Amino acid sequence: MTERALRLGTRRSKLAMAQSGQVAEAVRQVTGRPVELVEITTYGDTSREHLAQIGGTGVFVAALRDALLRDEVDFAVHSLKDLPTTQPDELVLAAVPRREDPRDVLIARDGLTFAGLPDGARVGTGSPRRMAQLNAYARSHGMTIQTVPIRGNIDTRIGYVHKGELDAVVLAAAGLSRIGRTDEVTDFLSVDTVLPAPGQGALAIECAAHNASLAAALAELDDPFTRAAVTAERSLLAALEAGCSAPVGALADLLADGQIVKEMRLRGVVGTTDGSTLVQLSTTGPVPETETQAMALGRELAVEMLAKGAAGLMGERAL
Ligand SMILES: NCc1[nH]cc(CCC(=O)O)c1CC(=O)O
Repeated sequence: MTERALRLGTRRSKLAMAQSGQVAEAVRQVTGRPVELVEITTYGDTSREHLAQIGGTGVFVAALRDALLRDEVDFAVHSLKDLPTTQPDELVLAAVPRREDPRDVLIARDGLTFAGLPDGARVGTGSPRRMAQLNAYARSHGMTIQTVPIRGNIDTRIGYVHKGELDAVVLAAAGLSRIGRTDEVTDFLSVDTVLPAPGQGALAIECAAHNASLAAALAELDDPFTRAAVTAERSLLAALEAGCSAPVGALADLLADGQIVKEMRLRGVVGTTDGSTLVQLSTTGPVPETETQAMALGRELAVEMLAKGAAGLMGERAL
């Protein structure tokens, strides 16, 4: 008996096609069913307005979710860091596969590292989180850099450096790796310098909540540690009442003693985009075994960060 192909809704960008293609292959293997890619054009792909003005990267997610809700596709793959922290009741995060390198990287002219950038270097990034942390590092190391807001897909961003319009751009390692362009990287930024976005480097596989058999099949691709980590990171973001374009970084990892995993550590940062103030804190707790426990870790850190004035650093919001 041949079952009908599973329809995977995807954006048409090179990154989306790469990550959907990789997940499609994994889904074929665990379900034994064919998977076909269904291209969805989103408002964010066609609009020339700045992403921040049209509501951040959530616009990319919204169109894929609409296609799921209308049953035009069976499942979708998102970059987890682009997902809003609120989950619609009709949809489930069926799987969060094992996360790739969560770090941000620098792509600079002449093979330059971040610490090696000359004074006045023009560094492209539209991310308030990256701006805040890069500017904070520069200030504390006696450097002066100029952050320049940019947008566009990964190739466009790298192009600013190749064409000599910018000295460097900052991107996520995971995206470059998925489209096979890691060779462009001139500096992998330590997470001690730039804490990544909550969920960075992880994918989210989403399907309709009523499709329980598909959700169960997709769940085979879930990595419990990645899920616990990104759940804690996103719970921190939600408890700070911040969105995906807020100057908030978060990263959860496991602390091990030799081979034995002891605890989960969650680090968080929030700052002003000029880097003059950063609130940076970390907490540790038992490795979460449930979603509730992972969320509690994130909320706990948020409470501490708010007590240190985090809310006042997040701009845009009414206080
Ligand atoms: N904001 C855009 C975006 N959303 C997801 C990725 C790729 C990295 C990931 O999946 O975390 C990127 C590009 C980037 O930040 O360089």
